[in-house]
Amino acid sequence: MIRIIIHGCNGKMGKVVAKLAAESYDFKIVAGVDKNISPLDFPVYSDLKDVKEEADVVIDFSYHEAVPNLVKAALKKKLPVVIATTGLSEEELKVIGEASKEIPIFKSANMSLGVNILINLVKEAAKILQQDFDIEIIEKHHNMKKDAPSGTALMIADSINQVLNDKKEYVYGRHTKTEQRKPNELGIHAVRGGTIVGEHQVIFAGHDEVITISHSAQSREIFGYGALQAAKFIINQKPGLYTMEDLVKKG
Ligand SMILES: NC(=O)c1ccc[n+]([C@@H]2O[C@H](COP(=O)([O-])OP(=O)(O)OC[C@H]3O[C@@H](n4cnc5c(N)ncnc54)[C@H](O)[C@@H]3O)[C@@H](O)[C@H]2O)c1
Ligand SMILES: O=C(O)C1=N[C@H](C(=O)O)CCC1
Repeated sequence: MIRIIIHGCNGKMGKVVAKLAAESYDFKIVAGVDKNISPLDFPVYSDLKDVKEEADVVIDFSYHEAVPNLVKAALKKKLPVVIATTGLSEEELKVIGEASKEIPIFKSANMSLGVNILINLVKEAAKILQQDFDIEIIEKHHNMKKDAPSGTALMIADSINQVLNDKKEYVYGRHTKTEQRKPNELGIHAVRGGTIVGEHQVIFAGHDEVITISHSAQSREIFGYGALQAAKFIINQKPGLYTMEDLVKKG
């Protein structure tokens, strides 16, 4: 049985992870951490460094500013971490990168299998269509989401740039633009409303034809399930920074 600490346990995703773990014999939530310390079925602390329970791994769905403190506490406890939180700054990413030299860290802006498959399809399409098609990404999420654009939209954009030798320049929305679109632009657009769980569309627009590759999350369970699989994977790894690609490759 894998013993888990949920960081961000009182949030929407923290509660989903706790529910999925309670339904499985493979996982046990031994403690939670949240700035809102409302009681749950396990002890809740306001800081990982104060957690007394023994654990194998931390799963984080919290807020980007909380991540450096979490990672530093995990480093002291020598605990592997699964980071699902998005909106991380360059500085926060640096803290994660440094810590991953000493503990295994799994980080993905999207824990669903489907988005990982979408990224592979988008990379292939971008390679083939790069000369004649403009690429734009539209993402849609619920009205409670704090960061924009989504971590997933940025991850998709980075994967496109990876196969196109960094030739794409990101344009966030177009309200400040008063000139024609340049071929090297990659537009990224965010929509927020209602209870939309998560939609990502990658549009390849050519002359008189459009190809759209899209993913629609129908529940938060897909992210929670993916995070639990990532936890199972990361506890057996050496120090390093791992992604969904590593998990999928392992099968
Ligand atoms: N990678 C993925 O697949 C995936 C999926 C869904 C959400 N997310 C990301 O996960 C994060 C959380 O999403 P959510 O919908 O659960 O948000 P939420 O706002 O419902 O929950 C966040 C929780 O973190 C807690 N928190 C905030 N600051 C904290 C701190 N300093 N220390 C401890 N706890 C703190 C809040 O009190 C809250 O309970 C967001 O960044 C979101 O984008 C990622
Ligand atoms: O609900 C959220 O917030 C989500 N955030 C992730 C992102 O920013 O890409 C993944 C989907 C859900």
